Amino acid sequence: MIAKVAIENLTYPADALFDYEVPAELEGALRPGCRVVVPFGGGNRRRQGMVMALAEHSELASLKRVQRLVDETPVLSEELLGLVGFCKRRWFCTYFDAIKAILPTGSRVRLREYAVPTGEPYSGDDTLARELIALAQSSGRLDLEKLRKERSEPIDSALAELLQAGALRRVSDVRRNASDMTRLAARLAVSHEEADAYVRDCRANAAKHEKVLDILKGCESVPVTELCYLSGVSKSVVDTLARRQIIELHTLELLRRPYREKTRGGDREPIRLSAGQHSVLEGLWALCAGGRPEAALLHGVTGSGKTEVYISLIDRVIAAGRNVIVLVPEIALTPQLTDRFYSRYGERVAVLHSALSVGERYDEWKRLKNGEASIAVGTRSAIFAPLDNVGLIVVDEEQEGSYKSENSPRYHARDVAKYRAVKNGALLLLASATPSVESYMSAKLGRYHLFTLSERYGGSTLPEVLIADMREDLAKGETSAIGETLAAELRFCLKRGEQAVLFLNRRGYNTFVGCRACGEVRTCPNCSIAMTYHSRNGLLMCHYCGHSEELSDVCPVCGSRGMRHLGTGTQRVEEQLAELFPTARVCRMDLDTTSYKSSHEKLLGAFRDGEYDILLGTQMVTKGLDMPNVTLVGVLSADAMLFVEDYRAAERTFMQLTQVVGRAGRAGKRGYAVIQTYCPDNRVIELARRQDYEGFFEEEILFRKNMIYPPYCDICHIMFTGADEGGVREAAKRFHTALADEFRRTQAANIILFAPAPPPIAKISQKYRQRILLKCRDDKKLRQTLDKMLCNFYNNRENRGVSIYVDINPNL
Ligand SMILES: Nc1ncnc2c1ncn2[C@@H]1O[C@H](COP(=O)(O)OP(=O)(O)OP(=O)(O)O)[C@@H](O)[C@H]1O
Ligand SMILES: [Zn+2]
Ligand SMILES: [Zn+2]
Repeated sequence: MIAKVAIENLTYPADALFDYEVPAELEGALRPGCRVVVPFGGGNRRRQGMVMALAEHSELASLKRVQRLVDETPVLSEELLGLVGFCKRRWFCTYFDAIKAILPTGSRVRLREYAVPTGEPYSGDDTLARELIALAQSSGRLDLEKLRKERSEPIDSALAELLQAGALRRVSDVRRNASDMTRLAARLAVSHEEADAYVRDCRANAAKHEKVLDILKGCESVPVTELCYLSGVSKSVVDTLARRQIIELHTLELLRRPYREKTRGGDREPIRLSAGQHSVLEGLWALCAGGRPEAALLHGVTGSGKTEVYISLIDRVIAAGRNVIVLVPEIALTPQLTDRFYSRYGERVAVLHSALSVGERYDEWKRLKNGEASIAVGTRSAIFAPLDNVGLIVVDEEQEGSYKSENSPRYHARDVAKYRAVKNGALLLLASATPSVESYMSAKLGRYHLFTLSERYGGSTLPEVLIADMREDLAKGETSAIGETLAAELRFCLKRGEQAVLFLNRRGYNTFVGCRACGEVRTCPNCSIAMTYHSRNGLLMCHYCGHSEELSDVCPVCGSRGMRHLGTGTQRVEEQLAELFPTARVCRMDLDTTSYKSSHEKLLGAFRDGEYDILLGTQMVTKGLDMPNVTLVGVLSADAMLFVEDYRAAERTFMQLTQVVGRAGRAGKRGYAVIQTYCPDNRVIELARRQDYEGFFEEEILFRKNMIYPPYCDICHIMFTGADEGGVREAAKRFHTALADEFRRTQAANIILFAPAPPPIAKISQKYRQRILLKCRDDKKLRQTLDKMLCNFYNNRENRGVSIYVDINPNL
């Protein structure tokens, strides 16, 4: 039997499947999806591998053998193994990059390699070998990884000599990142009658033995510590019973459960779907029940009850015995949703997101894998949930940028969801009030089934939106972040005893520091971006690399004492609010205040419970919030996102405004919104005021078509980074020339190739960056070309010190 094995820590061009012979004693136990330890490379160093497939024969004449099996049962199903290959082909990563994305950190293993003395003497004359054997004999073993790191000279040939001579033997040790938590437990090994007979015949300590057996008669299995406690016997009695095979001891796996707040689900009114919701549900169920792969887009205005519809759909899928994956864009949104899920499905829900501890995440993953849980709810990576027989995959707020991974594999969760829907015969359901232009286009072309909810649930109406022209305030000499119109609406809202949400766009609102005399802006010495001021600690900090420095008012360029912080941060708005409304209770939510694990859950809970009047926050307050008492939404500046160098600037602005405005007036009370802007005549802002998605789409799709942007093409970034600015520039140039030649040679059509240029952030953490932009079709032919070019790049010694990666349809 031959195992086809993917091996960890290989570079992209070296990454392939390698054939290994399966030793007879592992046959049967070793299956695809199991990890193994194999010898690899010249020195036969031990590496971790993943068995991707088994085969009868190999093309190669002599094969190395699998050295050890790590997993008794496969950690990856056949479907997920297929997904590993899919990721590699689609996003130019190695097998192990994909495997690491799919497996939770806690289940990963680390391999340590040792060599131990066998007792055989070494009689050779290699000095290093002599030294090593002496070291091994005195310390019992050699830690090879440590040695390779500490020693300046290479140890491998001396090591090989010692292994050859039989003086040393290799051993490897596999360690798990998170340990399984287990307890020793006992259960009866015989029938109740046999147990009674045993007690009758027992010569010593019969009463004690009887107590233990009585408890076990009543239960399936009891942890030993509890058994001793309940029966008042010592552990030796339990051991005796086990030795006599009256009971048996086994390990009981304990699963850590993530922190759960008390469910607020109880006081919800029972769901009775409206006629519109009901017909959408029936339509979706018809797609789902067929068991064939399908894709649907549910476009429903904010507050139309999309969530309620897909929860009803989940009921049916679960009743039919199939499993479900639900993706949400941000951790901040999961508590609200998981509350709803827990109160409905209890233990059958498992939650997967990055704010869980490694152990918690691993255990939730295991509950999915062993079938205890059948609904996975989580952020992007939850799309890799280890579920079989998936009947439904929901991607909520499908337009969100957070579904795109910024690290290898640079996947989009929507594409992985499509793959899994096809393999499982599942329905992929994309839900949003503001679908991405790409998805809406697909729905219009009939590639997705389109379902629409055009009214809010329960007769609520969409909020009335006012545009506040900030130029008027400016003309009057007002420069406050909260203009007159918004201030007036806030006053009314507070008087009504209702709540308000204020949204501050992070971008453009950073409190960066600049010189009033010469215009110099303080930038990070490692990264080419402006640093931001944090009044908490009085430091200037860089969000990319974490560099911080003291704030000084002396300008390093012109020497004047003109350095000041400019722009408005949440902290400054908070100060203004305190001046305007001294008695209002303001809750601030941004990256500063919500970096702790569950603090945003607590803040949102407190806001919902009425402990605050105003919620002030950045991006994280825009989506999904469903708070009945919120009747006013204020957008402090709508303009910040309009003028970003990104073809999606208009889409982002429209969506963000529509979403945030949609937080107001969701439970019967009239809702209002104020959008502050310096360009009130801008089309996008006007469309957002009318909350006119169709109108927006019609205009945007024309722009995309004329300018050739997605969905009329795919955007491909080829990024080059390295510490040597000139080296990076030269490497990018060489790649560009070679790529242009290759396109010419293969007569590739419909490709627009741009010359290399520094991206907007030209330097991050002391690494210079260059970027080649490509407008193309992300199809098989293009992927083959790029794959070949990447391998050539790595194999060219001139490119040493420069890293390269490809990112398809990146966020920016
Ligand atoms: N059939 C129903 N019965 C009872 N309550 C409902 C029903 N449909 C919706 N609701 C309530 O209406 C509110 C809005 O619904 P939901 O959160 O599902 O909307 P949504 O379309 O997901 O909104 P958004 O896109 O703005 O996040 C919620 O409080 C929800 O509980
Ligand atoms: Zn200056
Ligand atoms: Zn930096």
